Amino acid sequence: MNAKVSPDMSQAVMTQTNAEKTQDRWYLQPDAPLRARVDNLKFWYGDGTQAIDDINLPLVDKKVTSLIGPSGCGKSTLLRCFNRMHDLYKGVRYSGAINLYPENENLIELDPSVVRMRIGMVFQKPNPFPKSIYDNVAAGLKIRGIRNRTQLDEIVETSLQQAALWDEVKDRLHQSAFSLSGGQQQRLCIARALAVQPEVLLLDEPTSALDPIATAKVEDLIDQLNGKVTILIVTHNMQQAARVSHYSAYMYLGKLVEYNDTHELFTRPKCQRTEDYITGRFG
Ligand SMILES: Nc1ncnc2c1ncn2[C@@H]1O[C@H](COP(=O)(O)OP(=O)(O)OP(=O)(O)O)[C@@H](O)[C@H]1O
Repeated sequence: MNAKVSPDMSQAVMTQTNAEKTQDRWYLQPDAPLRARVDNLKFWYGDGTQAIDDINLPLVDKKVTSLIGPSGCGKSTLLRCFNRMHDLYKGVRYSGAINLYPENENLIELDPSVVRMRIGMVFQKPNPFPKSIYDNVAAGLKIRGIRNRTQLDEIVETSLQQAALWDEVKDRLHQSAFSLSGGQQQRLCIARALAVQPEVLLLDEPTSALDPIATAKVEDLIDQLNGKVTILIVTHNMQQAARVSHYSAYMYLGKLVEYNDTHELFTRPKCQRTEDYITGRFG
């Protein structure tokens, strides 16, 4: 496995002083600025199913954190707590906090529609709007009241460049987004999310519907966002987690078992259950 180690990852190397072992769980306390921190989060669906059980998780500012674990362990549920997606359904309950820094605001206590303006999300399947490429990227900006054409043009171009799509679409910005390939549509959805400068960008298995070439392009793009955007990604693909993320969290049955920098987690897991999962003995 070819884990990428960024230069400043050395800050996060685990020591007895910045790591905490609780029963059979192990958390790194990163020695780096945080953008968000999940504190003792619990979550119940409307039918009473508890899908998240007392999770603590830091999100280091402008770094990529991946959530891994077997099917049904709660990865997508945790991700969707960040943008209060669950609140679209009746009867859901949260306890604990997802604190956003530097404002130190608890996302669980804010108006969900405000949270969704601040936290961006990209889904498994590309879901462009039935609009032009340009209008897809500009949509969120217009909702936020930006009407100045020059400003819109600049942000659309920058966002498409950040999403590594500009060169492929600059001559056809006013064509339908559906004229793009699946992989291009997914990068367009990432550009759309980036245009409004999300405080955290959530990626829910963003390459699961893509072929290997399109997947590689999206992974390159995530890599290029390193140092620019705070990203939380759910992936079933451990090689992908190792390639794109700086920090990884292994979940099992709604709990967070181990959080560490990705290289450490994949090469020297601290918990037996993590080791069993990453070596394929389980899951
Ligand atoms: N709408 C829902 N209502 C009730 N329970 C749900 C709902 N959605 C998910 N669950 C349950 O919550 C738990 C966590 O599901 P979740 O989809 O978050 O897991 P996951 O790790 O993302 O799984 P996968 O890798 O298969 O996508 C599971 O037990 C699942 O059955």
